[in-house]
Amino acid sequence: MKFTKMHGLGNSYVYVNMFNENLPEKQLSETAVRLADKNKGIGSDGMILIYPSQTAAVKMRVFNNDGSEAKNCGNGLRCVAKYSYEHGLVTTTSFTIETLGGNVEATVSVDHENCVQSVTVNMGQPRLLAKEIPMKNEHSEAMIVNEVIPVYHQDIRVTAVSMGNPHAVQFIDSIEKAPVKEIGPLIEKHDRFPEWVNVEWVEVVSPKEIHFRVWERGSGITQACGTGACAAVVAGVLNGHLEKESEVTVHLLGGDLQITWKDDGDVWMKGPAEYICSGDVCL
Ligand SMILES: N[C@H](CCC[C@H](N)C(=O)O)C(=O)O
Repeated sequence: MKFTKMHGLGNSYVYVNMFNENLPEKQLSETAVRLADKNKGIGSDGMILIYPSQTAAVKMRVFNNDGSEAKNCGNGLRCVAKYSYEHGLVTTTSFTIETLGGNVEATVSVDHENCVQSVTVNMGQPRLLAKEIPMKNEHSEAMIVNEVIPVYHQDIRVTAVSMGNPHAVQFIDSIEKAPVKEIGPLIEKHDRFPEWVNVEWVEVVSPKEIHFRVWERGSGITQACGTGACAAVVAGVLNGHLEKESEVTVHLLGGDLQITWKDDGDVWMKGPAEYICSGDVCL
């Protein structure tokens, strides 16, 4: 099977062009685990499949390195946009990508050699009601902003945001002190989150700049999380640290994203997408 490995700020996936390949549905989860394994496979944070779509130019499906399927992936969207444009799956620089979390609009920026250097994605509206995250709550129509949840012997304050996939965002004084590997897995599988959750820590530098770390649902610590960065900016506005319409620089381990939550409700993400390698893999 032919594959292409790409990354967005170090958040790497093995991409399979399902216009040309045919992985059986029942083998997708185990294939993701196998391809993501750094010893027995190619090594990545997961697997992303690019399909034809009935409602958009292309369709993206995302599998974490534990084989679970995610409904969205911001870094993946930018790489899918780059791949689709450079491999002729689309013929325009702006096009729609279907995800299980909803359709989004991507625009690629190309250089003089028609290579994609960066991608801007309208990620759509964040979902903020407890039932939309999903998160168990006494009032399912309530928003979860800076709410205490008991984790081990600590009271952790989280703001819950869905970008098609669920995120629990915390604010911390120093990002260097974020207990990502200690607390991340405890919140990821917390019983308040019936579909589990991506876990983020944010240090606010200014109304236009934050530091960010993530423990991803189904993948653990990654270098970057695009949907998580969007969720972090939304949570920052909800908690009064950031403002709508302001382009926020999000410093992730793997590099920076520019995120804006606009007055019309849509969240915009701009950042790089890069090839690593391509080839054939034996399954
Ligand atoms: N790394 C991805 C997020 C994958 C989300 C996945 N971990 C889940 O929601 O289960 C991103 O750039 O948005």
